[in-house]
Amino acid sequence: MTIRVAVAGATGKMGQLATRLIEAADDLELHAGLDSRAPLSALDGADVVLDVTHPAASAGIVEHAVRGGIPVVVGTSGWSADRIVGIERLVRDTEGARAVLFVPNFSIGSVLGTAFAALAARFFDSIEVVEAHHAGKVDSPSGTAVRTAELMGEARAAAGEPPVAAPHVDQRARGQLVAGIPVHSLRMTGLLAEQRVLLGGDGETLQITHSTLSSSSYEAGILLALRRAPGAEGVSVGLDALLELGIGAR
Ligand SMILES: NC(=O)C1=CN([C@@H]2O[C@H](COP(=O)(O)OP(=O)(O)OC[C@H]3O[C@@H](n4cnc5c(N)ncnc54)[C@H](OP(=O)(O)O)[C@@H]3O)[C@@H](O)[C@H]2O)C=CC1
Ligand SMILES: O=C(O)C1=N[C@H](C(=O)O)C[C@H](O)C1
Repeated sequence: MTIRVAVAGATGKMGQLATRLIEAADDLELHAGLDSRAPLSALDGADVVLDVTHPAASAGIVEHAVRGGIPVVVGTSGWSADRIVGIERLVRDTEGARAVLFVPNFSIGSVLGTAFAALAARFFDSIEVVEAHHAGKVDSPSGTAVRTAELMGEARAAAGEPPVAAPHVDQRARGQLVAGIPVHSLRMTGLLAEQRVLLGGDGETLQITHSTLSSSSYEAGILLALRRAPGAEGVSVGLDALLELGIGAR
């Protein structure tokens, strides 16, 4: 059976990549490609919506898809755990609502880096996240960094460990605290995306680094999410839920 995909953000970098993948796949078909001027009604009739737009637009697209009973894969960044709770409530309260898959990062290496960081978090009292992206990225911290910090915070709490010790007087030079973990964002010409998680313990440090060298790293994850979303249920966060890593599933 062919899956008809509506791509919100089709004129952007991610949207163009997804459109190429959809057009090349035998089991996927482009139902509609939306830019910033297209009406949301153009999503209607699709089997799945892919949202790769802008943090300010994403909520409206997700809510439209949920109310219209269309599964949605959300690649747009800017979705913290507390905002996702609102979508969980909407899905619960909407008859006919279908799955919402939030995917902070479609790259398998990044998903693994985040999982390794969550695994390590309870063993180190000192943790910092440094993420660096291309100069055109509008949001910070990155969605991946937010998700990584949230999972590390959750892992520490589940293990009965106290929040990370990040003493400071003036936080501005110490990064933004996410789940108590300082996150530092760099925006630079010449880069695509990189995330480094630095963990410090007694007489040792551990660094978990993921580098995105090409947007081709997103391809397998985009295809996996689009193929799984129509059969999925409820709200999930992260490709880790689909890869069955046994960590971070909601
Ligand atoms: N999950 C992941 O693995 C990845 C996620 N991302 C995230 O995906 C999102 C898109 O990234 P990228 O493709 O690089 O961005 P681009 O700026 O290249 O493209 C943005 C797209 O969104 C559309 N858009 C912008 N504003 C609105 C609006 N208000 N309403 C509807 N559509 C809008 C643009 O349309 P128009 O042409 O009309 O302006 C364009 O099609 C970002 O949030 C980014 O962080 C990026 C890479 C990987
Ligand atoms: O804007 C980007 O480029 C990216 N955004 C996502 C994020 O905010 O984490 C994923 C990836 O890092 C690229």
